[in-house]
Amino acid sequence: MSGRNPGAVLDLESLSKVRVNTQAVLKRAQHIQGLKLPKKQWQAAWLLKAVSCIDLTTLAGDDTPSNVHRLCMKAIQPVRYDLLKKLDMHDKGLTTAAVCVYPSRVADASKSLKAANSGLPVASVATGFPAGQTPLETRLQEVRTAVRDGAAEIDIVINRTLALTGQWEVHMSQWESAGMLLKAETSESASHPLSIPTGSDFIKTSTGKEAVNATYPVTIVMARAIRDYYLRTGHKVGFKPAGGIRTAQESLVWLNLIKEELGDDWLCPHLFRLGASSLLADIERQIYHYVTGQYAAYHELPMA
Ligand SMILES: O=C[C@H](O)COP(=O)(O)O
Repeated sequence: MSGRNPGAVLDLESLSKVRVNTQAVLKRAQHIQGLKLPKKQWQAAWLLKAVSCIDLTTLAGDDTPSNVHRLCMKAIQPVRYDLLKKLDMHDKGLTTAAVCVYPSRVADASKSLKAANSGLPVASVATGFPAGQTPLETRLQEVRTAVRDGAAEIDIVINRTLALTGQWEVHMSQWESAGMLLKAETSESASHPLSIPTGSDFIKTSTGKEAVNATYPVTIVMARAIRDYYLRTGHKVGFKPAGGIRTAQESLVWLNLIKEELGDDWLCPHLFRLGASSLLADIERQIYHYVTGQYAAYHELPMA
């Protein structure tokens, strides 16, 4: 890991010259989706890798301390112990990368994790999630509250009004890192390489609350922005696709894409996260199938 992203001087002139060859990007995305995926024990290993990169998420209006508690317990023990034992992975400390909740639920998550003696980070969406249309002071207060309550990571919604009207200097000046891991997200599937020089540690495809969220072509553009930044500055910025990622098969394609575009270094929770609420259920189901040769009944895999 190359450490936190310190940010860089915003060179709008160079950035305005960046062009995207849409057809080439679409072709590349199609190629990656067509690549062979690992099978058998290699697939099981990749799926456990995917588990370790999940930001296990609940972002619902009816979230309560009790469902947040279940989420935390699931994040600490994401795959049934006996299944992991069969894979000789029971003593490797497998957890998801983080739990992700609304700011008002951060205290609940921190309390549950602390009570379970877990150091798993709590990530919180903030800054007027998902629209990002609240005044700056309110947005900053949300970040401070989440940090006070125990959040170690903040998923920030960028100010799309400033982005769409090209007010990048104002946009930059609004970032306040609060000394923690920051993930910049858009409210739609769109690449925002301009969030990288602001000091964001991750860029995120989307909030997960839009009709279209994480897509492979958009990811290729974002991954190349991350790569360019790394080549220019030596700093590795992470990537987080979020929204609508539900199947084990999809998680394998995501890992393949990141491996192809950014290399093995990015295949770790420090640099890659899958923002998902229900993906883990399908992954555990596939692992159950690999271990037992049968598909699990609903009650056999306790879910968050
Ligand atoms: O960032 C996380 C997303 O909001 C989760 O989306 P999902 O419920 O479609 O998995």
